[in-house]
Amino acid sequence: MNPHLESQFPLTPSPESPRDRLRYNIATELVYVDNPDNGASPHDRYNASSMPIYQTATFKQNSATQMGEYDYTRSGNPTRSHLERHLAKIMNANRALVVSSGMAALDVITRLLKPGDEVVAGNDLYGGTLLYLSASNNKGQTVYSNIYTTDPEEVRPRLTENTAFVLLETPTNPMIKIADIPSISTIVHEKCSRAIVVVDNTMLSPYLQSPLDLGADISYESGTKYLSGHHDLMAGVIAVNNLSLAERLFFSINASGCGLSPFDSWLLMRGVKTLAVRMEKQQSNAIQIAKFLESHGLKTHYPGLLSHPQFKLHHSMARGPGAVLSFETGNATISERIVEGTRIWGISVSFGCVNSLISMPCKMSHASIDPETRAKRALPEDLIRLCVGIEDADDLIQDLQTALIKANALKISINGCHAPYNLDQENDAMSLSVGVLDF
Ligand SMILES: Cc1ncc(COP(=O)(O)O)c(C=O)c1O
Ligand SMILES: N[C@@H](CCSC[C@H](N)C(=O)O)C(=O)O
Repeated sequence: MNPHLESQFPLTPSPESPRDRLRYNIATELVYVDNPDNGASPHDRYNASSMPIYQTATFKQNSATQMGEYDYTRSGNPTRSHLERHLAKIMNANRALVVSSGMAALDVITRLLKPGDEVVAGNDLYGGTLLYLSASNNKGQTVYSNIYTTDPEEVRPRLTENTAFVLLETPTNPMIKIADIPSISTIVHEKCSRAIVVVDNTMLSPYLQSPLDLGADISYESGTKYLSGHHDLMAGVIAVNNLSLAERLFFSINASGCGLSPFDSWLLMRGVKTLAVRMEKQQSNAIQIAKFLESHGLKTHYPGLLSHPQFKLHHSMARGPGAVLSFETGNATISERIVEGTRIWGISVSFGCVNSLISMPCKMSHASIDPETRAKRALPEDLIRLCVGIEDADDLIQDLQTALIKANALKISINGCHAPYNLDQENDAMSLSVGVLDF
């Protein structure tokens, strides 16, 4: 590790770039890359419109004593710096750092913790995050991961002078519950001056939600999902405004070597440019699908439906409901049949891809949470998660409807088709008005 680089590593965004100039709307900023005079690609002598992949581990120096901006790719690489500047702009942060996966981002963040520290975490976090945090209990830290972060007043009593982190996801994966970032951040910052509010923004991406603007200290996400959008790379992004915090995070990245590789940085940069169009289409499809499921009597979790208990709160923070939803069938075997009965929907973990995906969280992405804990947290074993892609919405609905009928999750009657557990109220269900807002 080169000790000079820690302070010489360029800040993101670089001083003369986005903060000082007119800001466009995010869809424009996603594709707009500053010209070379403006700090975006100062080392590309040919003014390439796409930042080249600096596929090199080392950088030659002109002097034995004065190091240049880059010496070794673990410490810094122009392709990665270019992406980091762009993401800092998109995430409205003073600095963004990119690492090899979303879990690597969490790992880097938790390296800020020391023995005796306490972590307050939501009870419906991604299964891998909960599993990772449970290991912190063995490092002399105490993790409270059973907190209902849907209610800020549930967080307050857990805060002590030892609280170092409050970790939130909103919407949560997979129950689509909402945490009030501004209220929780205010409570945390008032009660514990050294505590940091960390938000996992993977489910919405910076296109739909900006946690730093809502009071969080660290916003991180899995770049494997919406930011890249094609399921062809793994990445994680951490964004902060506090530059000394950024230096501490960068120290761990440089020391452990988890910075994103030049090729994956290039791929992620390419993916980010289409985030707005992908998300708009995925979200518009998701709204239609949620409406279809709810109107057929299936219990559907999605913040684009007026029936979502925290609809208002969600829309006070986010610019749309996103494209991940989940629904219950009342029977895990029926759910299995539905998942296996679709054709267009791929059976796969993850989300944010241009292709639509279907999964059973308890058997797949959240299988690392033991069944007893799942039951305690009311994570339904029959839950189906849909991660909606950019295909034609009618095709997606048709495919899903066929699978639902074949699996007996919908029964056909003279009034149409409905979930059997709602057949008793079939007539009521027929007159049920499904509330969905236009976005
Ligand atoms: C909400 C959430 N956060 C973080 C992660 C971890 O990201 P990655 O798979 O890129 O390590 C995932 C999924 O894996 C996730 O769903
Ligand atoms: N086997 C993996 C599961 C990855 S789940 C990916 C994504 N977060 C999702 O929610 O689908 C693991 O053990 O982490």
